[in-house]
This record gives sequence, structure tokens and C-alpha cells, in this order.
Amino acid sequence: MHPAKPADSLQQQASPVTNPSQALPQRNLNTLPSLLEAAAWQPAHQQDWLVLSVEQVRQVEHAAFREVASYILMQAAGQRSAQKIMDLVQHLDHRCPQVVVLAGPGNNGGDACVVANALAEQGLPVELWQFKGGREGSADRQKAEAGCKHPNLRHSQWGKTTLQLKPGALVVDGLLGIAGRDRPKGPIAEVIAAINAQREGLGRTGHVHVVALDCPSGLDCDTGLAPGEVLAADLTLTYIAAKTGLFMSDGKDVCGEIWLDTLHCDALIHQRIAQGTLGAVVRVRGRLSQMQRLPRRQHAQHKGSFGSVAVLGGQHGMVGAAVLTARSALLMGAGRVALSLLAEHGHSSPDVQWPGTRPFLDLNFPEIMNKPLQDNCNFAEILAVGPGLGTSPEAQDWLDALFDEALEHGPLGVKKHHWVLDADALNLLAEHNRLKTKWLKLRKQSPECHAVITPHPLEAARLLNSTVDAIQRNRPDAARELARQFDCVAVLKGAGTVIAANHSPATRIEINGTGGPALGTAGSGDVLTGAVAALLGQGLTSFDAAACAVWLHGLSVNALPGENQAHRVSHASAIAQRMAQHYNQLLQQGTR
Ligand SMILES: NC(=O)C1=CN([C@@H]2O[C@H](COP(=O)(O)OP(=O)(O)OC[C@H]3O[C@@H](n4cnc5c(N)ncnc54)[C@H](OP(=O)(O)O)[C@@H]3O)[C@@H](O)[C@H]2O)[C@@H](O)CC1
Ligand SMILES: Nc1ncnc2c1ncn2[C@@H]1O[C@H](COP(=O)(O)OP(=O)(O)O)[C@@H](O)[C@H]1O
Ligand SMILES: [K+]
Repeated sequence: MHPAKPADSLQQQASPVTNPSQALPQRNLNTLPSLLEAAAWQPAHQQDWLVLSVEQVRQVEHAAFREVASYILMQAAGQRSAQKIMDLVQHLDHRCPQVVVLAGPGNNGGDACVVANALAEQGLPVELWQFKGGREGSADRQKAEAGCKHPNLRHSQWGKTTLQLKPGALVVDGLLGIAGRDRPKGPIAEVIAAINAQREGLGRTGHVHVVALDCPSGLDCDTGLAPGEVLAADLTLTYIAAKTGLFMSDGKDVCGEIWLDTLHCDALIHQRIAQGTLGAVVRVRGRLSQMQRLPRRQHAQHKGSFGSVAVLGGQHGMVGAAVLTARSALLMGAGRVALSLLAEHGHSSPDVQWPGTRPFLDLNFPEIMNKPLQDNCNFAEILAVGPGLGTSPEAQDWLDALFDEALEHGPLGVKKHHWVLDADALNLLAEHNRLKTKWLKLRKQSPECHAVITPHPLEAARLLNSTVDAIQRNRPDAARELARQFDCVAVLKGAGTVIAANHSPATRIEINGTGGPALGTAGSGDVLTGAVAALLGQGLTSFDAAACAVWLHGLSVNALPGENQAHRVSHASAIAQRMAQHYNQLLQQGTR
């Protein structure tokens, strides 16, 4: 709904998160005008952003309060939000018929009061609705409320007056901020439900725009889950730092466009990171910095330079999963790709003919070789293991034999492998301690080799002996724990895929910003596995290969040039093709 701000120059987009000129003013600048002089909103997914937990944001807030009065920060948040909202109102294709500002009991409600008064000062007819639930609110909130005196403001009370939205109305949501973790209760739940029902009634033509202050009310800013009623926003204006939950799970559906104004707190955040007092910090990478990770292909290189990938999996009835991985690896630029299919195990040796069958050949991609397991161990540098493998005793033995083979070659042996473990390879690892022990031995034996695991939440729950619910409640921690326990880079898939490293810097962790529900189709994960393997083959480190593959996999749902729409549904083969098209196009742009 909001016209995208013209892209900043590439140089600006690439600039690191720290900007010394944005340091919080010191005490002698503890005045309102200096903080309010100009809003500094940035849109998500252009620059690299730090993404903090609620506790980390609280830490930064408290540090900020030592430099500047908390009321001034509230004023800054409110005034800057009002500037952004005015910008939005001016770009609407109709005159805004009604502005409804909802102010909750906490400081988020204080922000809303500042916004309400500022919008009224700009000449908008504003209805200010208070939801204090009998609480007085903090001193800052009380001050902000007391300042709501502009004659354009109409004060309304829930329960006494009926809230009736007009078509095209604007709603500013200051009900619950970062403290609103549980299911909304009482009148707050009632007003959210009423607004949601009226929005549905008004339909697309009467679209009601919702702007969330700091976060959509009803969304848990840590987990990204909405346990009850949630007020989905078209635009979320978040303060100080982006919060993890805005980029994950329900957060992906209810935030709309996300814009951040750090209120000059960047330097404080970086100080704390440098001191190690903030703990692990998650990042969301911007487009340009993702592009800078892509491999550079040189003329003097050849197929041997781009990696030999072997895909090991595909039991009877599940051959397609392994084939998808192999095709994806090929499309994503691996130099050579081969398959070993469990379905053919014992039948593909020249000595043994399987009556009536021939060894598998992918007729669409005859470039993909087909080799027995041991041959592939010698052939490939990158082993992508698990798609379609199954968890039968034969699959267990196969994985066992594979680990033994790799362990035998050892640090002085003929071949060292980089690994991508997915799907049933992970289920087997979770189920059989013997296999986990061998895996960890392998990792210890060749720590310089890259290793990536790509579980979805259920596989992650099995690996961590946990539940899907517990995993989804803290996806960054779960990814970190997977990386630690399995001594590798862990990719925890889903809405807001998390990529975590186990090695130094120990805190390296990212949330991916691309993709969407169109990726939720059988074989989509197999395609991702092939992409990770291909990028490892092209020389990326495990973390970069994983993060980049996840990003490109997500881009596959976006429109390509000449297309005018993102994809709502897809299938795995199309995901692989489209991912490769995006990849190619980015390589052609030649950023490196
Ligand atoms: N500090 C700063 O520097 C800045 C802070 N800023 C702003 O402050 C916000 C944080 O403010 P906050 O801590 O007051 O919490 P907030 O989210 O407004 O709500 C707390 C109230 O809600 C209530 N409540 C909670 N859950 C509920 C539920 N499920 N259903 C119903 N009610 C529920 C809860 O009730 P209680 O649990 O106490 O009974 C309490 O009364 C932050 O997001 C940002 O917008 C900006 O001004 C920038 C500078
Ligand atoms: N709603 C969604 N939003 C974003 N990504 C999704 C969504 N649903 C699925 N995906 C992505 O699609 C892929 C599915 O992988 P997986 O569950 O392993 O599928 P399969 O086993 O069928 O290959 C993962 O990369 C996951 O992150
Ligand atoms: K809010």
C-alpha cells in the first residue's frame, strides 16, 4: 500500500549497521528537538539489520535512559511515527476519511497518544481510544496522554461508544508493544476482534489500513507467534531495533512492511555487542550483502572447480526426492553431480543385474551420473545425504557404511567430504546413537570440512529430543543448539528460516527474509539441499552456502523480470528452475 521509498544508493544499502553519526546524543543534548529533528526510517531487507529479543531491547532501553529521559524517547518514537504516517496518508489514493488511534495501557499506548496529538496537529480528524483497563500507566504514558489536547482530537471510550470503521479508514495500533506476549485479554481482545470483523466486512474496496506501533498487537515479539487475536498491520513501525518475532512464523503474516527507526540507539547496541553484554545477536541480511556472498565464476575455471556433488538417498518409492536434490545441485552450478540410490543398492554393480530393470537414468537431466555408494565417496567432495532415504534397516546400514567409509579415509585418506545432511539422514541420526557418535567423530576428525544440516521443525524436534512446539517457541535458540550438538551449521527451516553456526564467532546466526508459503510443497526441502551442496561446491563456506541457498530458494517465489506477480503456489521442480533463474540473473549482475 505504501509506495516504496526510492532505493538508496547501493553504497548506502551496503553500509554496515553501525553508523557513528547516529549515536545517541549525550546528556548535554538531552532535549526534545535534537532527537526529533528528523525521522530516520529504513525499510526491512535492504540493509543488514540486527534483530533483538525483547530482553535485549529492554537492556538497550535501560542503557538509553542513562543518556536521555525515557519520555523524550517516547516523544521521538511517537513524533517520528506520525511523520511516517503522514507520508502514508499523503500517498493514499483517497482522502483519509477517519483516523482511529488505539492506545493500550502501557508505553505503547503512550506512543499512540503522542501519534494521535501529532496527527491532529497536522489537521487530521483523530479518534483516540484509550484501553487502560483501570491502570494509570507509567508516568511517561500519563504525560503523553495529558498532552492530547488538540481540538482535532476526539476522545472515545470503549464500552461507552461504538467503534465504527469507515471504508478507507486508518487505524493506528498502540494497544500492546513488546510486553504483550500472551493472548490479548479483556477490552483489548474485544477491540481487535471487532476491528478484524469490520475489516473483513469492508473488503478490499473499503480497505482499512492498519499501522502498528513497534509491533502488531497480539504478536509475541520473540517467538513470532500470535496465541490469540492479533491486529494484522499493513505497516509496522518498529523502534530502537527490529525484534525477532517480526521475521518469523505468524509475524511474517501480520507485520506488513516493516520499517525501523533506531532512535539513535545504534551505537549503544554496538557498544554492548562489542562488550559482549548483549549475548548472541541475530541478523537479517539485506539484498546487497546477500549478493556479495555469491561465488564469482572465472573464465579459467572448469567443471572440476565448481565441485562434485553426490546425492545419496532415494529408497523405493522415494527416488524422486534424491533426483530433485541432484537436479537442483546441477541447476545451481555444481560442476558434476551423481546419484546413489538406495533403491538400486546392490543392483547397480556391473556384476549384478536386476532382472527386468536398468540402472536409473534421469532422462531430463542425463548429465546426472549414477554410481554405487562407494564410488560416489571417491568421486564427490560434497555429499548430500538423506532425501528420500527412508529409515529402514537398509537405510541405517547404508548411512553406517557411508560414515565408516568417510572415517576410514581419515585426515590422511584419499578423500575428505563436505556434508549436507537432510530429511531421513537426520531422522536416522536422531534415532540411532551409534550414527550420531560416528557423525561427531567424523566432524572431529575433519573440522576443516564443511557440514550443514537442514531440518524442518519436526526433524529438529527429533534431533533435540524436544517438541515442535518448543522448537517454534524459540527458533533462534533451537538452531543454535542444533549447530552446537551436531557440530555444524544448522538450517532450521520454516517461515523465517534460521541459520546458525557452531564455530567462531559463536554468535553467528541469521534469519532469512525471503520465501513464503508457496515453498510449502513436497520436495521443496530436497531442492534446498541441492542448492546448499552446489554452493559448497562453488567454494562458499558452510555458513555462506547455507544462508545464500536459503535466500535464493526463497527468492524463487518472487517475480522474475517480465513477470508481474510473486508466486502463491509452486511445485518443487519449478522452485528449482526459478531459483536457478534468479541465481543466474544475480551472477550476471556481476556484483563481485
Ligand atoms: N522504553 C522506551 O525507551 C521506549 C518504549 N517505547 C514503547 O514502549 C513499549 C513497551 O511498553 P511497556 O513495557 O509499557 O509495555 P506495553 O507493550 O505497552 O504493554 C504493557 C501493558 O499491556 C498490558 N498487557 C500485556 N499483555 C497483555 C495482554 N495479553 N492482554 C491485555 N493486556 C496486556 C500489561 O498489563 P499487565 O501485564 O501489567 O497487567 C501492561 O499494562 C514498546 O513496545 C514501545 O512501543 C517507545 O516509546 C520507544 C521508547
Ligand atoms: N510457509 C512457509 N514460509 C516460508 N518457507 C516455507 C514455508 N513452508 C515451507 N517453506 C520452506 O519450504 C521448504 C520445505 O522443506 P521440507 O519441509 O523439508 O520439505 P520436503 O521434505 O517436502 O522437501 C523449507 O525450505 C521451508 O523453509
Ligand atoms: K502495537
